[in-house]
Amino acid sequence: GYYGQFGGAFIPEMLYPNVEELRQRYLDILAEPEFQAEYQQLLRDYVGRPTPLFEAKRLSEKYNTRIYLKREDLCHTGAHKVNNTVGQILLAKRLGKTRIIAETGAGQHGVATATVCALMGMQCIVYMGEIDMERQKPNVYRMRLLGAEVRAALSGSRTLKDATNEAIRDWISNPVDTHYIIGSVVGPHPYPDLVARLQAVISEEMRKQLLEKTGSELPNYVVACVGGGSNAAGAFYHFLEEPAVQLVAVEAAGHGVNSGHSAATSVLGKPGIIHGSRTLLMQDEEGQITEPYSISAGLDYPGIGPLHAFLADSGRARFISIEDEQALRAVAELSRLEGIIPALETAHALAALQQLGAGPDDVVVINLSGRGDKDLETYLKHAETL
Ligand SMILES: CC/C=C(/N=C/c1c(COP(=O)(O)O)cnc(C)c1O)C(=O)O
Repeated sequence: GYYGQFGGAFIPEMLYPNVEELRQRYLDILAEPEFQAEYQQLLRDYVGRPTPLFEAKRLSEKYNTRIYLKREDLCHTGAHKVNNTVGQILLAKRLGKTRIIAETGAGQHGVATATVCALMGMQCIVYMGEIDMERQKPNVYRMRLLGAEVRAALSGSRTLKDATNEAIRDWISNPVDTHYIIGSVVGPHPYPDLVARLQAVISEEMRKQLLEKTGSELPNYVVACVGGGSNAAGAFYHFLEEPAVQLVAVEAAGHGVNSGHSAATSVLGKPGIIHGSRTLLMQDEEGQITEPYSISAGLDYPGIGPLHAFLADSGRARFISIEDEQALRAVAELSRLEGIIPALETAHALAALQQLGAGPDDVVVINLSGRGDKDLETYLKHAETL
């Protein structure tokens, strides 16, 4: 479970039985024909896959290159998170679990978890930082409407990191009947690999769609925002071994990487352990996690998945960081040029177009990870920028 020096499972002894059971069984279960049949059927008929690869003509004109948007915002629940939760709920059923817990920041993973729990008739408890419950309120209402219990994480900075801590604490206390559906490519092995595999359908579809539309399966650039890194892992997965494809990971610079209010982990992070994984994380000289900041809850995380730590360390991916204001301007730009209102997290990937350097013959695919409904209050507050 390693990506170079990163990854592994550095977990407290009390968590070992749960994680070890998962490690021993996940690959076999994912390979079962019955699992794949049910998983593919739900992706098709419930999630609504394949998602479109949409040629954004006016955006392409503005940046004088060829831009395609992979429409994960059109998945059921409004973001890519459901690709992962559908797979993990089927896995949990096969492990005989009856109770599901999850962490959430933007609330999209929480909604995607509550959604599949309703579908499968399983108990659902979602941990969410008190700060995030305020700035992603629509998703709190959605989770409760879907029958989930939303528990406020009041510790630490009361955002995604703290919700993750509370979920881990719950799992340690409820090891036998509970499966923890982690929402990104973070946490102890096998989670980063499991979630990447469940999101890989994104780049599997991209290759086929690109062949139809451009005559080649390979784009010049694939661009995705990175919080923990799951939508990027899915968008990059089937291009990792294709050196001609430039992988561009976009992080949240918040108020600027040197402002003291940032979540650009690949720039500010150092190797360490967070949530059971050895990766890059923002920490002080004693190794205590320093508080991140981003206007977007889903990118407001002091760590990064070990896959992305490896991609940064090895130079396989190019890392760009985008400030709050740049992301907000990108929301307005996509809305007015293509009639699509993106999520704040997704807007960071769109803002990278300004500095990508793509030429008129290049093909750029941007992973449109989610829609902006959950962020409308924030967009209203920043109406002057928009
Ligand atoms: C699992 C915690 C992250 C959440 N969301 C992260 C997120 C992200 C960043 O998460 P990753 O893809 O895992 O890097 C990108 N786009 C949208 C629309 C998101 O909602 C959440 O709780 O919904």
